[in-house]
Amino acid sequence: MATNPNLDLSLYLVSDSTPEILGDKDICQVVEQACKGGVTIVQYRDKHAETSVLIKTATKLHSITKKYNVPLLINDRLDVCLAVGAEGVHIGQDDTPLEAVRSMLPSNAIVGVTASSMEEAEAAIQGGADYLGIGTMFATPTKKDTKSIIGTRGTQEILTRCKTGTKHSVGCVAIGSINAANVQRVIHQSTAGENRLNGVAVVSAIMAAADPQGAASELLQRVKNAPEKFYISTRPGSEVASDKGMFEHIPGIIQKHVSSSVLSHNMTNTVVQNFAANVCLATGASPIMSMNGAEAPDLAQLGGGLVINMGTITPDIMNAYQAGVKAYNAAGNPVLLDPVGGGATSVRRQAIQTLLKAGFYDVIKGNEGEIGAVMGSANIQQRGVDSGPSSSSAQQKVEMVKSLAQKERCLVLMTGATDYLSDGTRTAAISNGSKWLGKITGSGCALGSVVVSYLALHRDDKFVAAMAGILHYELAAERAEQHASCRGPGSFIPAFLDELYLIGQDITSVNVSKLARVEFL
Ligand SMILES: Cc1ncc(COP(=O)(O)OP(=O)(O)O)c(N)n1
Ligand SMILES: Cc1ncsc1CCOP(=O)(O)O
Repeated sequence: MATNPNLDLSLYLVSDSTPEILGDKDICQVVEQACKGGVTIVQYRDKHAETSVLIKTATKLHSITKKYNVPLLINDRLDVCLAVGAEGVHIGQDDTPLEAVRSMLPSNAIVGVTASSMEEAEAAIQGGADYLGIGTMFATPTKKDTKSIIGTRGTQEILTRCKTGTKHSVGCVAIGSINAANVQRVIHQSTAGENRLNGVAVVSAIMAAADPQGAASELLQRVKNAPEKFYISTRPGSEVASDKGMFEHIPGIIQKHVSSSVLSHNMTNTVVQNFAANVCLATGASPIMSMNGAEAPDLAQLGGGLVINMGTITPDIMNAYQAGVKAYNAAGNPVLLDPVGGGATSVRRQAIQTLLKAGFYDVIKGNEGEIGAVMGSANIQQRGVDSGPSSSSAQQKVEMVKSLAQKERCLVLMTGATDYLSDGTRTAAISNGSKWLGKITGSGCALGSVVVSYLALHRDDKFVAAMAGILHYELAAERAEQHASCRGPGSFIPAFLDELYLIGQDITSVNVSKLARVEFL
């Protein structure tokens, strides 16, 4: 329940009449169309017009919003709000202080405050704000003087620690480069436990749209359906398999995978392409090694999954990767991010940030150094793409995967002699595999290609899907190691490819629960 019971923040239109955004359209017509499309609250924001123009335009806008029972707020300008009798104002940190605004407006006026940090959020809540405009979410050309870009992690932190969001009386919206393509993952990734954003605020996604009514209606639908699309791990309504119980399902999932030809789309490094493609084929998936972002939208429609592997990144490849994740997010198909060498150079650290901003990853997979780099640990210096000797205890690794899974609201897989898999709620240590996997290049990358095709195939529970893929891979490695012909890394590879295929053929006779060395933590 919001402080103001009539406040519906689901879709907040911040109108803007600058020609770069509005084009040659008329602001009043666009706002009317947006109201028809379902916006639930409108703000009039004009940073340049004279007071007389502001009052004239706000009066016209108010006569429109009233028809649709949608509140109109004025950005920054208390005087304009009072002159036109609008429902309230939105103020930033450098505007008239909240206390003064409250004392000058009628008691039922709606007052929103911008907050970029927990301190600002707390002060606004204490000061009696009706809602918070949290941001800036992502950099946007609409507001170049923004103080801080906080992303979904910063927003989640505010929702975790401050009394704002759907669980509290002071609601909040996120603002900054939010559009139909990213709105669902923005809401999903900002969510803190049961506490979510009440909605989102947009400027260009509606004001610059050729069809503002259609744009508003699509955005509203996506806001309302957000939890269904980007479920953290288990699809709503499906049984949550926990602990050992999940091994009952795994042979059936592997059997299904073997005969599926499910697409494993690899935007991967040049070193492992051939090996990863052979691994995919041996497990029953259909690999495509396409680095071309332009064909990602078509490939994303085919029901498979995408691996984004940073092993040999260049500026061109980074563009392709961003196109790839956007296309798969839009199609609702899984994406795995493998931030290879993420802690080795500043270019790679920056690349991780760019890729995290570009979209949602169902799985983030990497060795200890790479997972540390994604978490933003400043003290991680990888030597090349290898993790190097581990400095963390098993318990610290568990904390790392769990905390990153909670922050990014996805699965995290930290690979090593023991793999750690977490969805933020369930965490497992998997000690299967073979020492030879650590002696051949690309074994970690190829595991990513397998995990993503399992996620594409088994949609009910991502954690179980990933576990099935990992066990398929690692039990095959154990069997390969037993081959009389396997005498080292070179002879391990053909034996491993054979076993990836053969274990799939007779999986029903494999006692997975007995062979799995998995500890749930
Ligand atoms: C809903 C919403 N949230 C944040 C802002 C930003 O307001 P402010 O910090 O005052 O910056 P300007 O909009 O004045 O540039 C907003 N307008 N609306
Ligand atoms: C007013 C404002 N405050 C933070 S970002 C922003 C502009 C958002 O515009 P857009 O939705 O076009 O990115």
